Amino acid sequence: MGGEGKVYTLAEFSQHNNAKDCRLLIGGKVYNVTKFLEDHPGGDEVLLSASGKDATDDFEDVGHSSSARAMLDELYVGDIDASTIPTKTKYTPPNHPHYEQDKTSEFVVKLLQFLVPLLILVSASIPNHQLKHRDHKRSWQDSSQ
Ligand code: HEM
Repeated sequence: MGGEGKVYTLAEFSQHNNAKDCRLLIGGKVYNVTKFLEDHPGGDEVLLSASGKDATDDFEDVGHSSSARAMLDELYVGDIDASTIPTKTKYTPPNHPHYEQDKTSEFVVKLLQFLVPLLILVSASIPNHQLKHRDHKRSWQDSSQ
């Protein structure tokens, strides 16, 4: 393979993400898998979808054998310029305004869930109570006559 030892920027590396030119980034190293695509026991699709980004986790998750790891040496074409990789790009937290909004509506729903039954209960029991009271009074007056 030509071009050994080349230092790729992340932007440059991520352009090699198709069947005609497919390179993988595993453990900070760039591998040209274009010719390996059809020979890969796991299929070409997984390699294509793992290209253009950091494929270290994808590669490790499969639990590749040591002979698979040995193949990496032959496919090695260079390294990635670490300064072009933003740290923790994969897990950007959801943006805050959204988060606050969700929390507020959640709170309102909880408040309503608490208040609505309470209001129903109160509005239902007060007139009843007054009625009973009135009935009681009336019946007391009736019997005393
Ligand atoms: C240059 C990088 C890679 C090489 C040299 C490679 C090589 C191999 C080899 C030799 C096998 C046969 C089993 C073994 O020996 O472990 C294999 C299987 C497999 N690989 Fe890769 N692989 C690479 C990257 C990847 C990536 C990035 C993925 C996932 C996105 C992947 C997914 C798989 C899967 C799913 C299998 C299992 C296939 C099966 O058992 O049916 N491989 N790979």
